[in-house]
Amino acid sequence: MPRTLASPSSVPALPPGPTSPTWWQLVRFAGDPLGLLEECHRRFGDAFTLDIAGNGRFVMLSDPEAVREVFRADPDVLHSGEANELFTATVGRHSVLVLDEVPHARQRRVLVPPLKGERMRAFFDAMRLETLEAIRAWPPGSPFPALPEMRRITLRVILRTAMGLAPGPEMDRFERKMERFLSNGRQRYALVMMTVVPIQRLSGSRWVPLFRQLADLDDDLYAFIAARRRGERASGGANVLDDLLAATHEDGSPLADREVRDALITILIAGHDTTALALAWALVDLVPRPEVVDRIGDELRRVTGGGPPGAEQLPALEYLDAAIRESLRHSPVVPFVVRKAVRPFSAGGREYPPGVVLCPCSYLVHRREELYPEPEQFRPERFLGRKYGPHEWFPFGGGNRVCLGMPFALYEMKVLLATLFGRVRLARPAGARSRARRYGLVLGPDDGAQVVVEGSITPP
Ligand code: HEM
Repeated sequence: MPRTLASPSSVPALPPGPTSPTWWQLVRFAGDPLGLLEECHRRFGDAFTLDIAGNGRFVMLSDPEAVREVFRADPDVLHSGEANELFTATVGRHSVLVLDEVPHARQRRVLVPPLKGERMRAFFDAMRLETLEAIRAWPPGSPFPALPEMRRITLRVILRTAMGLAPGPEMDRFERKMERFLSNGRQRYALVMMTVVPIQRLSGSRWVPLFRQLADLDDDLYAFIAARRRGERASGGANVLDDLLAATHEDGSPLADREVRDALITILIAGHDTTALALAWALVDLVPRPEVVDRIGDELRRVTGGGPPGAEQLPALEYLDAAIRESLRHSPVVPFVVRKAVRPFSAGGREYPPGVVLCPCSYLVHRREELYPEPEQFRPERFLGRKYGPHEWFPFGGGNRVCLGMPFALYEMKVLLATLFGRVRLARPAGARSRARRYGLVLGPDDGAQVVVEGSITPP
Protein backbone atom coordinates (compact mmCIF):
# COMPACT_ATOMS: atom_id res chain seq x y z
CA MET A 1 0.00 0.00 0.00
CA PRO A 2 1.68 3.26 -1.04
CA ARG A 3 1.97 6.05 1.50
CA THR A 4 0.31 8.88 -0.33
CA LEU A 5 -0.44 11.23 2.54
CA ALA A 6 1.24 14.56 2.19
CA SER A 7 0.78 17.20 4.83
CA PRO A 8 -0.07 20.53 3.21
CA SER A 9 -2.44 22.57 5.33
CA SER A 10 -5.40 21.83 3.00
CA VAL A 11 -5.17 18.10 3.87
CA PRO A 12 -7.37 17.31 6.88
CA ALA A 13 -5.44 16.13 9.95
CA LEU A 14 -5.79 12.49 10.89
CA PRO A 15 -6.88 11.42 14.39
CA PRO A 16 -4.06 11.18 16.92
CA GLY A 17 -2.08 7.98 17.44
CA PRO A 18 1.19 6.61 18.76
CA THR A 19 4.32 8.53 17.80
CA SER A 20 6.63 5.51 18.11
CA PRO A 21 8.70 4.65 15.00
CA THR A 22 6.66 3.13 12.19
CA TRP A 23 8.74 -0.09 12.20
CA TRP A 24 7.98 -0.53 15.91
CA GLN A 25 4.26 -0.05 15.22
CA LEU A 26 4.57 -2.76 12.55
CA VAL A 27 6.23 -5.18 14.99
CA ARG A 28 3.56 -4.55 17.68
CA PHE A 29 0.78 -4.71 15.13
CA ALA A 30 2.03 -8.16 14.14
CA GLY A 31 3.04 -9.43 17.57
CA ASP A 32 0.37 -8.03 19.89
CA PRO A 33 -2.41 -6.56 17.76
CA LEU A 34 -5.14 -6.66 20.42
CA GLY A 35 -2.90 -5.12 23.09
CA LEU A 36 -2.02 -2.32 20.68
CA LEU A 37 -5.68 -1.69 19.76
CA GLU A 38 -6.77 -1.61 23.43
CA GLU A 39 -3.94 0.65 24.50
CA CYS A 40 -4.54 3.13 21.67
CA HIS A 41 -8.29 3.13 22.30
CA ARG A 42 -7.64 3.99 25.96
CA ARG A 43 -5.20 6.75 25.05
CA PHE A 44 -6.78 8.29 21.97
CA GLY A 45 -10.47 7.35 21.93
CA ASP A 46 -12.80 6.03 19.22
CA ALA A 47 -10.68 7.08 16.24
CA PHE A 48 -6.90 6.77 16.18
CA THR A 49 -4.18 6.47 13.58
CA LEU A 50 -1.54 3.77 13.35
CA ASP A 51 1.40 4.43 11.04
CA ILE A 52 2.59 0.98 10.05
CA ALA A 53 5.94 0.76 8.25
CA GLY A 54 5.51 -0.26 4.63
CA ASN A 55 1.72 -0.45 4.93
CA GLY A 56 0.55 3.16 5.36
CA ARG A 57 -1.74 4.92 7.79
CA PHE A 58 -4.58 2.93 9.28
CA VAL A 59 -7.34 4.85 11.04
CA MET A 60 -9.12 2.53 13.46
CA LEU A 61 -12.80 3.36 13.91
CA SER A 62 -14.81 2.05 16.85
CA ASP A 63 -17.74 4.46 16.97
CA PRO A 64 -20.62 2.37 15.53
CA GLU A 65 -22.00 5.40 13.66
CA ALA A 66 -18.67 5.96 11.90
CA VAL A 67 -18.61 2.24 11.05
CA ARG A 68 -22.12 2.52 9.61
CA GLU A 69 -20.98 5.39 7.37
CA VAL A 70 -18.02 3.37 6.09
CA PHE A 71 -20.15 0.31 5.35
CA ARG A 72 -22.63 2.48 3.44
CA ALA A 73 -19.98 4.30 1.41
CA ASP A 74 -19.99 4.22 -2.39
CA PRO A 75 -17.71 1.49 -3.72
CA ASP A 76 -15.98 4.11 -5.90
CA VAL A 77 -14.94 6.14 -2.82
CA LEU A 78 -13.63 3.41 -0.51
CA HIS A 79 -11.65 0.50 -1.96
CA SER A 80 -11.00 -2.81 -0.22
CA GLY A 81 -9.40 -4.54 -3.16
CA GLU A 82 -6.66 -1.92 -3.37
CA ALA A 83 -6.02 -2.33 0.35
CA ASN A 84 -5.78 -6.12 -0.19
CA GLU A 85 -3.41 -5.83 -3.16
CA LEU A 86 -0.84 -7.95 -1.32
CA PHE A 87 -2.98 -11.07 -1.88
CA THR A 88 -2.99 -10.78 -5.68
CA ALA A 89 0.11 -12.99 -5.95
CA THR A 90 -1.81 -15.91 -4.43
CA VAL A 91 -5.52 -15.44 -5.16
CA GLY A 92 -5.00 -13.95 -8.64
CA ARG A 93 -6.13 -10.70 -10.21
CA HIS A 94 -9.72 -11.88 -10.83
CA SER A 95 -10.38 -12.62 -7.15
CA VAL A 96 -13.15 -10.63 -5.44
CA LEU A 97 -10.69 -9.97 -2.63
CA VAL A 98 -8.45 -7.73 -4.73
CA LEU A 99 -10.96 -6.09 -7.09
CA ASP A 100 -12.94 -2.88 -6.67
CA GLU A 101 -15.93 -1.11 -8.19
CA VAL A 102 -17.49 -2.67 -11.33
CA PRO A 103 -15.01 -5.58 -11.73
CA HIS A 104 -15.58 -6.47 -8.04
CA ALA A 105 -19.37 -6.39 -8.38
CA ARG A 106 -19.07 -8.54 -11.54
CA GLN A 107 -17.10 -11.32 -9.82
CA ARG A 108 -19.13 -11.08 -6.64
CA ARG A 109 -22.36 -11.56 -8.59
CA VAL A 110 -21.28 -15.02 -9.74
CA LEU A 111 -20.10 -16.10 -6.28
CA VAL A 112 -23.16 -15.07 -4.30
CA PRO A 113 -25.65 -17.76 -5.51
CA PRO A 114 -23.51 -20.85 -4.74
CA LEU A 115 -22.76 -19.56 -1.22
CA LYS A 116 -26.27 -18.36 -0.33
CA GLY A 117 -27.93 -19.54 2.89
CA GLU A 118 -30.50 -21.69 1.01
CA ARG A 119 -27.69 -23.72 -0.58
CA MET A 120 -26.22 -24.82 2.73
CA ARG A 121 -28.55 -27.78 3.22
CA ALA A 122 -26.69 -29.54 0.40
CA PHE A 123 -23.46 -29.33 2.40
CA PHE A 124 -24.84 -30.77 5.64
CA ASP A 125 -23.75 -34.37 5.09
CA ALA A 126 -20.17 -33.47 4.16
CA MET A 127 -19.85 -31.30 7.28
CA ARG A 128 -21.34 -33.87 9.62
CA LEU A 129 -19.48 -36.86 8.22
CA GLU A 130 -16.09 -35.14 8.29
CA THR A 131 -16.69 -34.15 11.92
CA LEU A 132 -17.67 -37.68 12.96
CA GLU A 133 -14.63 -39.07 11.17
CA ALA A 134 -12.31 -36.69 13.08
CA ILE A 135 -13.92 -37.33 16.48
CA ARG A 136 -13.44 -41.06 16.08
CA ALA A 137 -9.65 -40.65 16.20
CA TRP A 138 -9.54 -38.37 19.26
CA PRO A 139 -7.69 -40.06 22.13
CA PRO A 140 -9.83 -40.20 25.31
CA GLY A 141 -8.10 -38.83 28.39
CA SER A 142 -5.05 -37.19 26.72
CA PRO A 143 -4.99 -33.46 25.99
CA PHE A 144 -4.50 -32.43 22.35
CA PRO A 145 -4.73 -29.15 20.43
CA ALA A 146 -8.11 -28.87 18.72
CA LEU A 147 -6.96 -26.28 16.16
CA PRO A 148 -5.21 -28.72 13.77
CA GLU A 149 -8.29 -30.96 14.00
CA MET A 150 -10.58 -28.04 13.13
CA ARG A 151 -8.27 -27.17 10.23
CA ARG A 152 -8.41 -30.71 8.91
CA ILE A 153 -12.21 -30.84 9.12
CA THR A 154 -12.77 -27.42 7.53
CA LEU A 155 -10.23 -28.12 4.77
CA ARG A 156 -11.86 -31.43 3.87
CA VAL A 157 -15.31 -29.82 4.02
CA ILE A 158 -14.30 -26.96 1.73
CA LEU A 159 -12.66 -29.39 -0.75
CA ARG A 160 -15.86 -31.41 -0.88
CA THR A 161 -18.26 -28.48 -1.08
CA ALA A 162 -16.25 -26.09 -3.25
CA MET A 163 -14.85 -28.67 -5.70
CA GLY A 164 -17.23 -31.59 -5.34
CA LEU A 165 -14.39 -33.96 -4.39
CA ALA A 166 -15.33 -37.24 -2.76
CA PRO A 167 -13.18 -38.87 -0.07
CA GLY A 168 -10.36 -40.82 -1.73
CA PRO A 169 -6.82 -40.44 -3.10
CA GLU A 170 -7.59 -37.36 -5.25
CA MET A 171 -9.08 -35.48 -2.32
CA ASP A 172 -6.15 -36.56 -0.11
CA ARG A 173 -3.74 -35.15 -2.70
CA PHE A 174 -5.51 -31.77 -2.82
CA GLU A 175 -5.66 -31.78 0.99
CA ARG A 176 -1.89 -32.33 1.24
CA LYS A 177 -1.07 -29.68 -1.35
CA MET A 178 -3.40 -27.08 0.16
CA GLU A 179 -2.13 -27.70 3.67
CA ARG A 180 1.51 -27.46 2.57
CA PHE A 181 0.84 -24.23 0.69
CA LEU A 182 -1.20 -22.63 3.50
CA SER A 183 1.27 -23.51 6.25
CA ASN A 184 3.65 -20.90 4.73
CA GLY A 185 1.44 -18.02 5.77
CA ARG A 186 0.63 -18.99 9.34
CA GLN A 187 3.65 -17.57 11.14
CA ARG A 188 3.08 -14.99 13.86
CA TYR A 189 5.26 -12.43 12.05
CA ALA A 190 4.05 -13.19 8.51
CA LEU A 191 2.92 -9.56 8.22
CA VAL A 192 6.46 -8.32 8.92
CA MET A 193 7.87 -10.79 6.39
CA MET A 194 5.31 -9.73 3.79
CA THR A 195 6.27 -6.10 4.36
CA VAL A 196 10.00 -6.69 4.16
CA VAL A 197 10.03 -9.18 1.26
CA PRO A 198 8.81 -7.75 -2.09
CA ILE A 199 6.28 -10.56 -2.47
CA GLN A 200 4.59 -9.15 -5.61
CA ARG A 201 7.89 -9.05 -7.46
CA LEU A 202 8.73 -12.63 -6.51
CA SER A 203 5.32 -13.84 -7.64
CA GLY A 204 5.58 -16.89 -9.87
CA SER A 205 9.22 -17.62 -8.96
CA ARG A 206 9.86 -21.36 -8.64
CA TRP A 207 12.74 -20.51 -6.26
CA VAL A 208 10.32 -19.37 -3.56
CA PRO A 209 8.71 -22.38 -1.82
CA LEU A 210 5.35 -20.56 -1.45
CA PHE A 211 5.10 -19.90 -5.18
CA ARG A 212 6.51 -23.29 -6.16
CA GLN A 213 3.83 -24.97 -4.06
CA LEU A 214 1.16 -22.64 -5.45
CA ALA A 215 2.24 -23.44 -9.03
CA ASP A 216 2.04 -27.14 -8.22
CA LEU A 217 -1.45 -26.71 -6.75
CA ASP A 218 -2.49 -24.58 -9.73
CA ASP A 219 -1.42 -27.27 -12.20
CA ASP A 220 -3.78 -29.68 -10.46
CA LEU A 221 -6.57 -27.11 -10.18
CA TYR A 222 -6.46 -26.22 -13.89
CA ALA A 223 -6.40 -29.89 -14.86
CA PHE A 224 -9.34 -30.52 -12.56
CA ILE A 225 -11.33 -27.57 -13.96
CA ALA A 226 -10.64 -28.69 -17.54
CA ALA A 227 -11.71 -32.27 -16.78
CA ARG A 228 -14.91 -31.06 -15.11
CA ARG A 229 -15.63 -28.81 -18.12
CA ARG A 230 -15.27 -31.82 -20.42
CA GLY A 231 -17.63 -33.73 -18.16
CA GLU A 232 -14.92 -36.28 -17.36
CA ARG A 233 -15.05 -35.97 -13.59
CA ALA A 234 -18.35 -36.70 -11.91
CA SER A 235 -18.74 -34.55 -8.84
CA GLY A 236 -19.29 -36.08 -5.42
CA GLY A 237 -22.24 -33.87 -4.50
CA ALA A 238 -23.50 -30.28 -4.86
CA ASN A 239 -20.54 -27.95 -5.16
CA VAL A 240 -19.48 -24.40 -5.98
CA LEU A 241 -17.31 -25.34 -8.99
CA ASP A 242 -20.25 -26.77 -10.95
CA ASP A 243 -22.13 -23.51 -10.31
CA LEU A 244 -19.18 -21.43 -11.48
CA LEU A 245 -18.87 -23.47 -14.68
CA ALA A 246 -22.57 -23.01 -15.39
CA ALA A 247 -22.60 -19.30 -14.46
CA THR A 248 -22.41 -16.44 -16.94
CA HIS A 249 -21.60 -12.77 -16.58
CA GLU A 250 -24.34 -10.21 -17.21
CA ASP A 251 -23.42 -10.06 -20.92
CA GLY A 252 -23.96 -13.83 -21.19
CA SER A 253 -20.25 -14.76 -21.41
CA PRO A 254 -19.04 -17.78 -19.39
CA LEU A 255 -16.23 -17.48 -16.84
CA ALA A 256 -12.72 -17.99 -18.22
CA ASP A 257 -10.59 -20.75 -16.65
CA ARG A 258 -8.47 -18.10 -14.95
CA GLU A 259 -11.57 -16.56 -13.35
CA VAL A 260 -12.80 -19.96 -12.18
CA ARG A 261 -9.37 -20.77 -10.69
CA ASP A 262 -9.15 -17.40 -8.90
CA ALA A 263 -12.67 -17.80 -7.48
CA LEU A 264 -11.95 -21.35 -6.38
CA ILE A 265 -8.63 -20.62 -4.69
CA THR A 266 -10.17 -17.58 -2.97
CA ILE A 267 -12.89 -19.76 -1.48
CA LEU A 268 -10.44 -22.52 -0.54
CA ILE A 269 -8.15 -20.05 1.25
CA ALA A 270 -10.72 -17.66 2.73
CA GLY A 271 -13.10 -20.41 3.73
CA HIS A 272 -10.82 -22.74 5.58
CA ASP A 273 -8.39 -21.23 8.13
CA THR A 274 -10.82 -18.51 9.23
CA THR A 275 -13.54 -21.03 10.08
CA ALA A 276 -11.05 -23.36 11.77
CA LEU A 277 -9.81 -20.53 14.00
CA ALA A 278 -13.38 -19.46 14.82
CA LEU A 279 -14.14 -23.06 15.82
CA ALA A 280 -11.00 -23.30 17.94
CA TRP A 281 -12.05 -20.09 19.71
CA ALA A 282 -15.56 -21.47 20.18
CA LEU A 283 -14.12 -24.50 21.99
CA VAL A 284 -11.95 -22.25 24.17
CA ASP A 285 -15.02 -20.16 25.02
CA LEU A 286 -17.58 -22.95 25.48
CA VAL A 287 -15.81 -26.00 26.91
CA PRO A 288 -14.73 -24.53 30.29
CA ARG A 289 -18.26 -23.16 30.96
CA PRO A 290 -20.41 -26.05 32.24
CA GLU A 291 -23.55 -23.87 32.37
CA VAL A 292 -23.18 -23.12 28.63
CA VAL A 293 -22.28 -26.69 27.64
CA ASP A 294 -25.21 -28.07 29.69
CA ARG A 295 -27.60 -25.68 28.05
CA ILE A 296 -26.34 -26.65 24.58
CA GLY A 297 -26.75 -30.33 25.57
CA ASP A 298 -30.29 -29.76 26.90
CA GLU A 299 -31.29 -27.93 23.73
CA LEU A 300 -29.81 -30.70 21.56
CA ARG A 301 -31.72 -33.40 23.46
CA ARG A 302 -34.97 -31.40 23.37
CA VAL A 303 -34.71 -30.72 19.63
CA THR A 304 -33.39 -34.09 18.45
CA GLY A 305 -34.91 -36.36 21.08
CA GLY A 306 -31.37 -37.59 21.83
CA GLY A 307 -30.58 -38.79 18.29
CA PRO A 308 -28.06 -37.26 15.89
CA PRO A 309 -29.00 -33.71 14.85
CA GLY A 310 -30.56 -33.57 11.38
CA ALA A 311 -30.32 -30.67 8.93
CA GLU A 312 -33.99 -29.80 9.43
CA GLN A 313 -33.44 -29.44 13.18
CA LEU A 314 -30.60 -26.91 12.95
CA PRO A 315 -32.79 -23.76 12.89
CA ALA A 316 -34.31 -24.81 16.24
CA LEU A 317 -30.86 -24.77 17.91
CA GLU A 318 -31.23 -21.15 18.94
CA TYR A 319 -29.04 -21.21 22.02
CA LEU A 320 -26.19 -22.85 20.08
CA ASP A 321 -26.59 -20.15 17.45
CA ALA A 322 -26.36 -17.46 20.14
CA ALA A 323 -23.26 -19.13 21.64
CA ILE A 324 -21.56 -19.11 18.21
CA ARG A 325 -22.38 -15.41 17.70
CA GLU A 326 -21.13 -14.60 21.20
CA SER A 327 -17.87 -16.44 20.56
CA LEU A 328 -17.38 -14.54 17.29
CA ARG A 329 -17.89 -11.33 19.29
CA HIS A 330 -15.76 -12.29 22.26
CA SER A 331 -12.80 -13.88 20.47
CA PRO A 332 -11.83 -12.24 17.19
CA VAL A 333 -10.47 -13.98 14.11
CA VAL A 334 -10.39 -10.81 11.96
CA PRO A 335 -10.28 -7.84 14.37
CA PHE A 336 -10.89 -5.12 11.75
CA VAL A 337 -11.52 -4.67 8.04
CA VAL A 338 -9.85 -2.29 5.60
CA ARG A 339 -11.14 0.39 3.21
CA LYS A 340 -8.75 2.66 1.36
CA ALA A 341 -10.14 6.13 0.59
CA VAL A 342 -9.60 6.99 -3.06
CA ARG A 343 -11.55 10.24 -2.72
CA PRO A 344 -12.12 12.52 0.27
CA PHE A 345 -14.52 10.83 2.66
CA SER A 346 -16.08 11.81 5.96
CA ALA A 347 -16.93 9.47 8.84
CA GLY A 348 -17.69 10.19 12.48
CA GLY A 349 -17.73 13.93 11.78
CA ARG A 350 -14.16 13.97 10.43
CA GLU A 351 -12.83 14.45 6.89
CA TYR A 352 -10.36 11.91 5.56
CA PRO A 353 -8.07 12.52 2.58
CA PRO A 354 -7.45 10.01 -0.24
CA GLY A 355 -4.74 7.46 0.58
CA VAL A 356 -5.74 6.78 4.16
CA VAL A 357 -6.98 3.29 5.10
CA LEU A 358 -10.16 3.39 7.21
CA CYS A 359 -10.64 0.36 9.44
CA PRO A 360 -14.00 -0.46 11.04
CA CYS A 361 -12.67 -2.25 14.10
CA SER A 362 -14.97 -5.07 15.19
CA TYR A 363 -12.68 -5.95 18.11
CA LEU A 364 -13.22 -2.54 19.74
CA VAL A 365 -16.90 -2.18 18.77
CA HIS A 366 -17.56 -5.65 20.19
CA ARG A 367 -16.18 -4.39 23.51
CA ARG A 368 -18.34 -1.32 23.87
CA GLU A 369 -20.00 -1.34 27.26
CA GLU A 370 -23.22 0.33 26.04
CA LEU A 371 -23.71 -2.39 23.40
CA TYR A 372 -22.37 -5.37 25.32
CA PRO A 373 -22.48 -4.77 29.10
CA GLU A 374 -19.48 -6.34 30.85
CA PRO A 375 -17.97 -7.13 27.46
CA GLU A 376 -15.25 -9.44 28.79
CA GLN A 377 -17.94 -11.81 30.09
CA PHE A 378 -19.02 -14.62 27.78
CA ARG A 379 -22.84 -14.53 27.63
CA PRO A 380 -24.71 -16.16 24.73
CA GLU A 381 -27.96 -14.73 26.18
CA ARG A 382 -27.04 -11.33 24.74
CA PHE A 383 -27.95 -12.68 21.33
CA LEU A 384 -31.25 -14.22 22.45
CA GLY A 385 -32.66 -10.99 23.82
CA ARG A 386 -31.67 -8.58 21.09
CA LYS A 387 -30.73 -8.18 17.45
CA TYR A 388 -27.54 -6.24 16.74
CA GLY A 389 -27.17 -3.98 13.70
CA PRO A 390 -24.59 -4.66 10.95
CA HIS A 391 -22.43 -1.84 12.38
CA GLU A 392 -22.63 -3.27 15.93
CA TRP A 393 -21.77 -6.95 15.31
CA PHE A 394 -19.56 -7.50 12.29
CA PRO A 395 -17.05 -10.35 12.65
CA PHE A 396 -17.61 -10.89 8.90
CA GLY A 397 -17.15 -7.24 7.88
CA GLY A 398 -19.93 -5.35 6.18
CA GLY A 399 -21.45 -3.36 3.34
CA ASN A 400 -20.71 -4.36 -0.25
CA ARG A 401 -17.68 -6.38 0.94
CA VAL A 402 -19.34 -8.41 3.68
CA CYS A 403 -17.82 -11.90 3.81
CA LEU A 404 -19.28 -14.02 1.01
CA GLY A 405 -18.86 -17.11 3.16
CA MET A 406 -20.76 -15.84 6.20
CA PRO A 407 -23.78 -18.19 5.72
CA PHE A 408 -21.36 -21.03 5.01
CA ALA A 409 -19.22 -20.38 8.10
CA LEU A 410 -22.18 -19.97 10.47
CA TYR A 411 -23.78 -23.13 9.12
CA GLU A 412 -20.57 -25.14 9.31
CA MET A 413 -19.88 -23.99 12.87
CA LYS A 414 -23.37 -25.04 13.88
CA VAL A 415 -23.23 -28.47 12.23
CA LEU A 416 -19.80 -29.17 13.62
CA LEU A 417 -20.51 -28.04 17.18
CA ALA A 418 -23.93 -29.74 17.30
CA THR A 419 -22.30 -32.98 16.11
CA LEU A 420 -19.44 -32.62 18.55
CA PHE A 421 -21.45 -31.73 21.64
CA GLY A 422 -23.91 -34.50 20.79
CA ARG A 423 -21.09 -37.09 20.74
CA VAL A 424 -18.30 -36.29 23.21
CA ARG A 425 -17.81 -34.63 26.57
CA LEU A 426 -14.85 -32.30 26.34
CA ALA A 427 -12.85 -30.51 29.03
CA ARG A 428 -9.91 -28.12 29.05
CA PRO A 429 -6.74 -29.55 30.63
CA ALA A 430 -5.97 -28.13 34.09
CA GLY A 431 -4.35 -24.68 33.85
CA ALA A 432 -5.11 -24.30 30.11
CA ARG A 433 -5.22 -20.69 29.07
CA SER A 434 -5.48 -19.24 25.56
CA ARG A 435 -4.38 -15.82 24.47
CA ALA A 436 -4.84 -14.38 20.99
CA ARG A 437 -1.93 -14.66 18.58
CA ARG A 438 -1.56 -14.13 14.91
CA TYR A 439 -1.59 -17.05 12.52
CA GLY A 440 -0.55 -15.04 9.47
CA LEU A 441 -3.02 -12.17 9.28
CA VAL A 442 -5.78 -13.80 11.31
CA LEU A 443 -6.02 -14.47 15.06
CA GLY A 444 -6.49 -17.65 17.02
CA PRO A 445 -5.71 -19.19 20.42
CA ASP A 446 -1.95 -19.39 21.04
CA ASP A 447 -2.17 -22.85 22.69
CA GLY A 448 -3.99 -24.30 19.67
CA ALA A 449 -7.13 -24.71 21.86
CA GLN A 450 -6.07 -27.60 24.10
CA VAL A 451 -8.93 -29.97 24.96
CA VAL A 452 -9.34 -33.44 26.37
CA VAL A 453 -12.08 -36.00 25.67
CA GLU A 454 -13.62 -36.96 29.01
CA GLY A 455 -16.12 -39.42 27.65
CA SER A 456 -18.64 -40.08 24.94
CA ILE A 457 -22.31 -39.29 24.97
CA THR A 458 -24.26 -42.39 24.13
CA PRO A 459 -27.66 -41.94 22.51
CA PRO A 460 -30.56 -43.21 24.69
C1 HEM B 1 -15.67 -17.72 10.74
C2 HEM B 1 -15.19 -17.71 9.52
C3 HEM B 1 -14.95 -16.47 8.70
C4 HEM B 1 -14.67 -15.20 9.11
C5 HEM B 1 -14.49 -14.68 10.54
C6 HEM B 1 -14.57 -14.38 7.91
C7 HEM B 1 -14.33 -13.03 7.92
C8 HEM B 1 -14.24 -12.24 6.76
C9 HEM B 1 -14.02 -10.82 6.78
C10 HEM B 1 -13.86 -9.96 8.03
C11 HEM B 1 -13.99 -10.41 5.49
C12 HEM B 1 -13.76 -8.97 4.99
C13 HEM B 1 -15.12 -8.27 4.90
C14 HEM B 1 -15.02 -6.78 4.71
O1 HEM B 1 -14.01 -6.28 4.20
O2 HEM B 1 -15.99 -6.09 5.06
C15 HEM B 1 -14.21 -11.56 4.65
C16 HEM B 1 -14.24 -11.54 3.27
C17 HEM B 1 -14.43 -12.65 2.49
N1 HEM B 1 -14.66 -13.94 2.91
FE1 HEM B 1 -14.81 -14.54 4.86
N2 HEM B 1 -14.77 -15.17 6.81
C18 HEM B 1 -15.03 -16.45 7.24
C19 HEM B 1 -15.33 -17.54 6.44
C20 HEM B 1 -15.40 -17.53 5.08
C21 HEM B 1 -15.80 -18.65 4.26
C22 HEM B 1 -16.26 -19.99 4.81
C23 HEM B 1 -15.70 -18.26 2.95
C24 HEM B 1 -16.01 -19.02 1.69
C25 HEM B 1 -16.67 -20.15 1.62
C26 HEM B 1 -15.26 -16.88 2.95
C27 HEM B 1 -15.06 -16.10 1.82
C28 HEM B 1 -14.80 -14.74 1.83
C29 HEM B 1 -14.64 -13.95 0.61
C30 HEM B 1 -14.71 -14.47 -0.82
C31 HEM B 1 -14.42 -12.62 1.02
C32 HEM B 1 -14.18 -11.41 0.13
C33 HEM B 1 -15.51 -10.64 -0.09
C34 HEM B 1 -15.35 -9.39 -0.95
O3 HEM B 1 -14.28 -8.78 -0.94
O4 HEM B 1 -16.33 -9.02 -1.64
N3 HEM B 1 -15.09 -16.47 4.26
N4 HEM B 1 -14.37 -12.67 5.46
